[in-house]
Amino acid sequence: MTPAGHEPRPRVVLVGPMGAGKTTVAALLAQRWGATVRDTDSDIVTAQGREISDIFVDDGEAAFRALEREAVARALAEHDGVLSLGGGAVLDAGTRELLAEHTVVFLQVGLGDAVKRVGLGTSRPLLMGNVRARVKALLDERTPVYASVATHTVDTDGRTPDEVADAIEALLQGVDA
Ligand SMILES: Nc1ncnc2c1ncn2[C@@H]1O[C@H](COP(=O)(O)OP(=O)(O)OP(=O)(O)O)[C@@H](O)[C@H]1O
Ligand SMILES: O=C(O)C1=C[C@@H](O)[C@@H](O)[C@H](O)C1
Ligand SMILES: [Mg+2]
Repeated sequence: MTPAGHEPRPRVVLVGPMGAGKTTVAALLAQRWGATVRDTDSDIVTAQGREISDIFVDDGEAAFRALEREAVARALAEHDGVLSLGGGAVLDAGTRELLAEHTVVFLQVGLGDAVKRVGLGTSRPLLMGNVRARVKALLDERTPVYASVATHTVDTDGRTPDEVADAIEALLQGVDA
């Protein structure tokens, strides 16, 4: 519940690369806390009535990023539960500014675990081609960006989603989120 007189704000926002487990861990935390969960990728898919891979193919990445910018701003303004962002949401400078007011946990994942988790599916358009090389390039480019918006960082390598959720709870103890 949002306290009377306060704007809604997510208790925690999860950022990090594809395969870090943002969507999975957000759902677990929300369940533990009796809170609602929201995911900006899902918001976009629902609003558009098509998959992210189709938006990339039909309209291009720039169009997806514009939808994502709006989806993140709306979720940050409306949602008072747990919020997970798409892996590339932090590339937008305006989004990074909005995140500065929030509790943001960066879920870190190394190359090996990320590749294992994302597999070879076609639902992540930026990983088409050589998955391992694409994941490595994205991790190299974006790790500093995730770190720059994070108030907390959790390493997910070799941890189950439940263990990651435990680590987040331990980190946030005492944080008025
Ligand atoms: N800690 C973990 N250990 C093992 N597998 C995991 C872990 N976290 C998530 N997974 C699995 O990895 C896959 C990707 O997880 P998830 O979709 O939550 O990642 P994400 O960070 O939301 O990625 P995206 O940026 O593409 O939305 C899923 O199949 C999920 O079950
Ligand atoms: O890291 C990225 O750029 C992406 C991550 C996914 O969550 C989706 O938002 C989309 O596949 C792009
Ligand atoms: Mg996700």
